Amino acid sequence: MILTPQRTGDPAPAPVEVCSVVIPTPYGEFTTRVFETAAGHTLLALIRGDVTGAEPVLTRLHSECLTGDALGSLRCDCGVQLRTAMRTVAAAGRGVVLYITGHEGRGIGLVNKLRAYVEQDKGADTLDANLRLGLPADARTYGESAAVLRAIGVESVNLMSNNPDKVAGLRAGGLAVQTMVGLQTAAHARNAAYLTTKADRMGHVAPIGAEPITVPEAGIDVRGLIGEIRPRADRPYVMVRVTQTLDGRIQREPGIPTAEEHALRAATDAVLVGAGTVRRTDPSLTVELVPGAHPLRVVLDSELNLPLTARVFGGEAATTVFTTKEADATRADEIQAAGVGLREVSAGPDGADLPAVLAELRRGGVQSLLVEGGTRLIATLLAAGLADRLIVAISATTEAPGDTRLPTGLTLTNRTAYTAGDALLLGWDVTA
Ligand SMILES: Nc1nc2c(ncn2[C@@H]2O[C@H](COP(=O)(O)OP(=O)(O)OP(=O)(O)O)[C@@H](O)[C@H]2O)c(=O)[nH]1
Ligand SMILES: [Zn+2]
Repeated sequence: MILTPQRTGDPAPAPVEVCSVVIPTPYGEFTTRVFETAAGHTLLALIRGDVTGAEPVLTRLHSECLTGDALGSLRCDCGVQLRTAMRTVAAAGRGVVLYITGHEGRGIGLVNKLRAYVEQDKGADTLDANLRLGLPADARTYGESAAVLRAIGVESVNLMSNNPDKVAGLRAGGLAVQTMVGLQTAAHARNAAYLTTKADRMGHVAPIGAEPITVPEAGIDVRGLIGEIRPRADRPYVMVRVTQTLDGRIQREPGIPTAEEHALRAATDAVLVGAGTVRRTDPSLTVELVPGAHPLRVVLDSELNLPLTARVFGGEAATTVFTTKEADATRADEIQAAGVGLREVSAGPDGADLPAVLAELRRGGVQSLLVEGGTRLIATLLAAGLADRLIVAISATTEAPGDTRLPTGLTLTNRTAYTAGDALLLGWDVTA
């Protein structure tokens, strides 16, 4: 069943402006005009620049989602969408993020949404969960939003959304919608099914007739690469990722900083590296190149001698270090004082005991784990039967220590990638 609801504007009286206040954010100041609606909802128009006039205004209609926006829940992509929209408007220098309370849970409210999550955990998708509770799949209307946008002088918008229903709603409310600009996020293993249901059953990011709507290109989708997440009772689903040179040798570096690399991180609960990799490449292990949530960063450092200035200890993402009894107690205190989590496990043949680390992560709720390096750690996990999936990135280089089989110094451009059956085929233009 495909649901493509068409809504009309609300017949309710126009929203009333109650105040205007500046909200400083990590994306700079937004002049925030606050409106109350007849239904008792508060709408916040976070404005950047002069949004009046005929020129279309970059606009986000953001439905309140306490779990996603404030708590960073990975069941949906709302938090990432909100921050991406604010950053995009800030970068453009002109636009509006309209934050809509009353839309929580697609209009069914917070408690009902949380009850719907319980139904989803029993197997229902996001749409059927609402129906099982006797509630509409989507109870939102957009007439109030159109009225607020008109009240702040907006006449025409370029709408950041994947939901054509919002386009129809604004138009019904008397606003011109020039284009729908995609606001797709990198899927997380936890919200992949939710995003698929929205696209397949709720008509999101679908062309709507002959309307002048720009259908965004699909974002990077690494779901095929990561396979089916099947955490075990005693450890997460473990993915190991290696980078291979053109002539088939394993590269020591964890890889090339590509959007796919970041999308893989964004898809998983946690990313694991050994101390050697941190020392050699000082990775931040965060998600920057795609819109997505940072994973929990996990570092194996049995001797606790990484500098606190390592990038993996900085930024807003959380980090846990696994160490052993050998570690220096003062050093342990320093690490914890820096806000980094510290767990002590028994020593294995080569540093922290890996099954113990994996079991501790699983107890902490980690369902999926991506191991980015080093290669010895990855080889050990593979040899011990502790890895569930091998992801191979082939880099456009032949530079690696050891015997050279292909000539070095080739310039490889215009990569084409095909997947065929189980094989990944890569093609490059070669310049000598
Ligand atoms: N009932 C219910 N509501 C949900 C669920 N997941 C997210 N929501 C709510 O859905 C709203 C966001 O809607 P989405 O469908 O994610 O996106 P959209 O706003 O329609 O479309 P975009 O503009 O593309 O983001 C927020 O109010 C969330 O609280 C769910 O599983 N069940
Ligand atoms: Zn949400």
